[in-house]
Amino acid sequence: MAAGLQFSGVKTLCPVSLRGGGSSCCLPVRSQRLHFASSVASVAEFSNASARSCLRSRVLRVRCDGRVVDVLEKEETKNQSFGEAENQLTCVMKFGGSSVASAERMREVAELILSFPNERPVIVLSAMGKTTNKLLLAGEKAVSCGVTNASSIDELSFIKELHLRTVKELGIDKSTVTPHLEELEQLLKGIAMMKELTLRTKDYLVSFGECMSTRIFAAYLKKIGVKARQYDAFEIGIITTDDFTNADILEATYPAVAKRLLGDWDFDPAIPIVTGFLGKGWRSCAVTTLGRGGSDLTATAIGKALGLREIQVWKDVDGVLTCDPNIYPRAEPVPYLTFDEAAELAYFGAQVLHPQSMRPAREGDIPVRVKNSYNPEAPGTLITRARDMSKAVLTSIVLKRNITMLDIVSTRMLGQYGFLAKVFSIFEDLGISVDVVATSEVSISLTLDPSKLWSRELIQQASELDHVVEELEKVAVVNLLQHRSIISLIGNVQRSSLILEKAFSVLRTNGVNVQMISQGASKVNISLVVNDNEAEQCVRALHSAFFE
Ligand SMILES: Nc1ncnc2c1ncn2[C@@H]1O[C@H](COP(=O)(O)OP(=O)(O)O)[C@@H](O)[C@H]1O
Ligand SMILES: N[C@@H](CC(=O)OP(=O)(O)O)C(=O)O
Repeated sequence: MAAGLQFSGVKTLCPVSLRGGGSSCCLPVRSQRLHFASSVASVAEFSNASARSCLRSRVLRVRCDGRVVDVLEKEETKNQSFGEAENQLTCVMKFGGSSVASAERMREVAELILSFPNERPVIVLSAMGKTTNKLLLAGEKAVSCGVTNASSIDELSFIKELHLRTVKELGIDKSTVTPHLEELEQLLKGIAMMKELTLRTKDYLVSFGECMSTRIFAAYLKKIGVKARQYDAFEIGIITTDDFTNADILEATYPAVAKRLLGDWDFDPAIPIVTGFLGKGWRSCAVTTLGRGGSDLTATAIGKALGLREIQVWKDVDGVLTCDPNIYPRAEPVPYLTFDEAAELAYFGAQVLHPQSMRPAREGDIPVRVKNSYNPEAPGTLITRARDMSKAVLTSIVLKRNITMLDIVSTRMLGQYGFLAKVFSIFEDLGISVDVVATSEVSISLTLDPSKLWSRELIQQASELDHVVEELEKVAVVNLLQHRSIISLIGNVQRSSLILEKAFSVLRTNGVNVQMISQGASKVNISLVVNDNEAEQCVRALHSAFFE
């Protein structure tokens, strides 16, 4: 399978790292697994070998003379001379925070990767568990806690404890993360001193999460005998706009990343372990982030850059589901989606994929597979350019909460031209993007993209929203409506009459009035705007009607 697995003869166990009493050492062992197993007190297999016939290597955890030992078991495989054309990198495997939340999870992920003998993957990792949230909270606390208290911020202690415990449990050297933990503490003291947390500093602060998770994982792979090489995305050519906290990947990224990763692989093959979520601003040269959940976008960008066969995003759910399982726990996995469906679904609020992540995959025409790292046997969701839509009606229901809606009415619109242009030029001038639009002869209803508003903190600064209204009132009568939700029905809009008939019957039964409806030209999405406080109930009722 991957780089570093220099398979040698019959089934072997090598190398073996012994861990006990905080110290570690390596012994080369050549032995039949059963023979080895019979000589130890207990064997815990970290694999689901039974379900995968092609399993060629796996991590065994054994107890030997009272000590816990992680062992990589390998079998002979032909053509393992990396660097040959047929041994080029094959796919991207991205693991989110939930997949690498602990030492135990990292072991399982390592084994999962090794269970695909025909893949030579690029691994993209997010920060461990909820580290990003904790880093942001720590930063906010640092602003007001005073320099002397910065070292004892609870979230900093939590992050230190999690990462130090993880390296200890994996039996790797503390120095893998201690320089980063020390620098993180210094940074928090700096924020406390300045009493200020800029967006640029925020991005630098959260980058510690991915920088540490990838270093830990690469060190662990090396420890179990798999050649791996850690990369910080901002060092390998992931070049972005300078929109801190919400940066966009720039075109220059693709050749730069290809040159670096493929060059290193050709020179000395080792599994690349890349930080998700991070980039480098093209003007500032500072660390940027791609927006929350941005590791999905890192994965698809690398897939496109390297022209790989497949991009896999490993989550904690059995794929993209028919709706958010937090709203409706019995949601079912969707087996197939098109890039367009997945993009609409992500854009309209399904947290499972980053809103921009389908773009590079679509441009490179590289299939994306959404899989469950807790349940690898589940087939997951396969996202491709096209799929058989002949039987498709509704694919998924998505909810986007707390959006702002504007009703813009002009009597002068009748038979006039230039009104829409005027309205949209106001949004362009203010740098606000619009989500859903419905028009009639005399009115426009639209919703504003909340992520853009939040990143500019417009919601908090109500005066800026007032400014939008003020500008629009120069050309029309404006009604600003807040606390609304968009329910998006993703599916085959060729069957819109069927979908709408059913949807409106459900909504009528539930006494819900739809305030706006939009069926876009994308042919995959019908959006309905309802009150926030009715939205979840609507989603549940619609789910029952369409999927059960
Ligand atoms: N339609 C949906 N399908 C699947 N998961 C969804 C959907 N909507 C929301 N989710 C949520 O998205 C989560 C997975 O996304 P995310 O937290 O970004 O994963 P990761 O951190 O592993 O990348 C799930 O645990 C689930 O709660
Ligand atoms: N760690 C970042 C990036 C990311 O993609 O995370 P996850 O894959 O866990 O959603 C975040 O929390 O936003």
